[in-house]
Amino acid sequence: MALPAQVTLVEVGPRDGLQNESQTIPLQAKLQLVDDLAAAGLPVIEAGSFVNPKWVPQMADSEAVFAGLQRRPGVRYSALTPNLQGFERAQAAGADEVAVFASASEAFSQKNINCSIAESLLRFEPVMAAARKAQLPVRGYVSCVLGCPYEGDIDPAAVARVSHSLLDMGCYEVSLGDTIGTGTAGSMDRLLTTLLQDIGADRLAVHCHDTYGQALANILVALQHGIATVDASVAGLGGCPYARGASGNVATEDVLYLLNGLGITTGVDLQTVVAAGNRICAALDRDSGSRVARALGAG
Ligand SMILES: CC(C)(COP(=O)([O-])OP(=O)([O-])OC[C@H]1O[C@@H](n2cnc3c(N)ncnc32)[C@H](O)[C@@H]1OP(=O)([O-])[O-])[C@@H](O)C(=O)NCCC(=O)NCCSC(=O)C[C@@](C)(O)CC(=O)[O-]
Repeated sequence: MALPAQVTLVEVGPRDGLQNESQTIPLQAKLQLVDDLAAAGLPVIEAGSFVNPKWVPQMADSEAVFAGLQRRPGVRYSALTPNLQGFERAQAAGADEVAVFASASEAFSQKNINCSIAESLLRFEPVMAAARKAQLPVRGYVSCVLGCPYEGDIDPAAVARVSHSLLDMGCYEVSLGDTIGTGTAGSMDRLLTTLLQDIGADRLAVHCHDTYGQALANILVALQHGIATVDASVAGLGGCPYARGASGNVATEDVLYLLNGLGITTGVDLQTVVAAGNRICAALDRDSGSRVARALGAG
């Protein structure tokens, strides 16, 4: 299949990236990061998460993040909402879009959101109803699509079941999370071959963590299957609080370098994303997880 001419990059660094930091991140650094990313042309930025702050303390100031945003036209600022309480917080904070998150693995569902997969889907029903009423788009995530830290291999049929449930209840898109980055080009190909039998490529996104260095290969396979929405985290920030050892999402800079090389349009400026990544890494006193940013910095 021909590669998509255009790809939407969904920037998850301020949420997926920062939720796992051990140090407290000043509000100002978060606001600067979101603004830097918006200035780079990223069209969707997951700016926070309205979960239980006892479970994920780094996201406890998400209200303040949304209140302090310098909104740029054309950018959608989104947030994670695990339940109606989270949705109400997100709506009050002014999120443009929300995301519910389920798992293809029972064990991960219990660890991450303290309920079974079936219970999580029931919890999302009132979120979907409230979002419909408020006319807010809802994205769905499915975690552990290519492997689970507790259950190991995951059957593509299990991913298909949860993806269908999320789409049927009204999510406009499902983002397929390789939460622990164990996927390979082969397993991504098998998963997408199953899913695309009865889900359109335009309703799927990929969300690849880079623990095993396979994320770019897996994304290329997804592009070859016609998927045109890719999640990424600037400087490769992140991990997962419920998946020990998982490294961050693939770095936005690295995905952009891949897409630029393929002649795929994103509307995002690489140098500006690199600068955004370098600034947040300096604020966190850590090295960038982006190989492209490191290579450009060494030049
Ligand atoms: C899902 C819950 C909330 C259930 O948490 P629970 O403890 O089972 O919920 P509960 O309904 O029994 O409530 C217990 C307490 O939590 C409070 N509470 C309940 N909901 C909220 C809320 N929305 N906001 C604020 N507070 C909340 C509620 O008010 C109560 O407070 P208390 O009475 O004890 O003081 C909890 O398990 C939780 O917050 N988990 C965190 C999950 C999380 O953020 N995980 C990381 C993000 S997912 C991810 O990274 C994967 C992804 C998306 O990137 C894709 C991939 O890579 O795979």
